[in-house]
Amino acid sequence: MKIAILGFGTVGKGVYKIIKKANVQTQDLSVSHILIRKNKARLMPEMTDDMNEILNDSQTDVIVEAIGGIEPAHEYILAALNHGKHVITANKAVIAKYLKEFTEAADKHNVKFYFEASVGGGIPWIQGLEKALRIDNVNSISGIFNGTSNFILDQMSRNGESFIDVLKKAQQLGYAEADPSADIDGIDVANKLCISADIAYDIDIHDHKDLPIFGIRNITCADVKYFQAKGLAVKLIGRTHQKGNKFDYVVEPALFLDRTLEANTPDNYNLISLNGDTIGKLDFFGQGAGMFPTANAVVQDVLDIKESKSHLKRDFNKKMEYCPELTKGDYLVRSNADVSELFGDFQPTMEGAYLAVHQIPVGEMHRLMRKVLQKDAAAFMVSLPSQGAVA
Ligand SMILES: NC(=O)C1=CN([C@@H]2O[C@H](COP(=O)(O)OP(=O)(O)OC[C@H]3O[C@@H](n4cnc5c(N)ncnc54)[C@H](OP(=O)(O)O)[C@@H]3O)[C@@H](O)[C@H]2O)C=CC1
Ligand SMILES: N[C@@H](CC=O)C(=O)O
Repeated sequence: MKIAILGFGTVGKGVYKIIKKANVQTQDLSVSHILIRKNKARLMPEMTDDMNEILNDSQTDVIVEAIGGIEPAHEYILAALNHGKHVITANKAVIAKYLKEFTEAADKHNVKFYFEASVGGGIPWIQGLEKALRIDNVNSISGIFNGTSNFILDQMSRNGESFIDVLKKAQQLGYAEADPSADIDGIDVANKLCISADIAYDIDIHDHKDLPIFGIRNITCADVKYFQAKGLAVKLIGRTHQKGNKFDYVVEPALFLDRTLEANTPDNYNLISLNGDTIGKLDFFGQGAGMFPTANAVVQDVLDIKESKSHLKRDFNKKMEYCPELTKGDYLVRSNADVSELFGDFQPTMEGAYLAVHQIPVGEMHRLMRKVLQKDAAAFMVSLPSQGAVA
């Protein structure tokens, strides 16, 4: 089976190295082309800067898109599917936006569009979710979906290192996105949660710009230390629940008791959980970012295609209502501005340097927090444990 790799960065190189290493399962795989940018030197015989050369090569069966971002990734994926090539990508930004379009194009041309590496890096999460859905209605998904932010929070709490220093390390280790603001502002988690919810509920959320998303940009070492002293660890999480025909969806920093799996998820690891009717709670744990874990998931998809293993069929046509008030929670807010009046309806009390807000609908909390940020751009919020009970 011949594979073309688009983009030769962290993931593209990882895929190339795993294929070159060749074990019993992968020995029939070879790399036919590597697409590089026009201005780059062709350092290897497989390298080309001509996408048409790849599209028109009848020997190339599979295209692995590893350039990232929206365009030209979207254009290249569609062109590949339309040329009858199977496509595999780890690019959650482009999948979150165009999953339905890619799935329809793949169906039309009788080829596969697989994307295991896009959520949870090396964790077989998409496969696990799809397997659960063969029997169950999955009514909630939650967890730690971003390796970079988990690495930052873990190093800050374990070594007291500064946010900026740890972010630089995450970039050097190949965990962070080309623009790391996607990691720290929650956009990367939102993309992964969107893909997961699309599959779980068979819907098409392709625009999350108005959804409640709050990242970890404003967290300080003092915040982390204060939470630690109370036996709590802070994590950036994504959550979605389904109730009847409604679903909610949130990305935010959350506190977990020291003994929980979430609190003990280290380094670049992710922990993603689902709740199904008969299976109950299922947890998926592993490295969520990095060259080899991610490339491993990509090559697993290649092998699924080689072995004609089908994945769950979804058409993403179900209509469900997004309901920001579906869940309520308790939060801590840190701000230099006096913002207690904003939260007057939710029994605000002071806890140390933080304003505690009680039983507030999640959508309302994020709406009010946007107002807090207008008064104090460095303000921070975090949800308290046992958040997310469906109202
Ligand atoms: N790194 C990780 O741990 C994970 C990454 N992913 C996803 O995988 C994708 C790739 O990520 P990653 O490998 O880390 O990113 P990198 O930035 O390391 O690699 C991307 C590569 O693609 C090249 N590139 C960009 N645009 C073009 C283009 N138009 N034509 C040819 N080459 C191009 C870049 O070149 P240049 O350097 O010149 O810009 C770079 O070499 C992203 O979508 C990311 O979200 C998913 C899971 C984990
Ligand atoms: N930047 C992402 C890479 C994997 O998806 C992360 O840190 O999780």
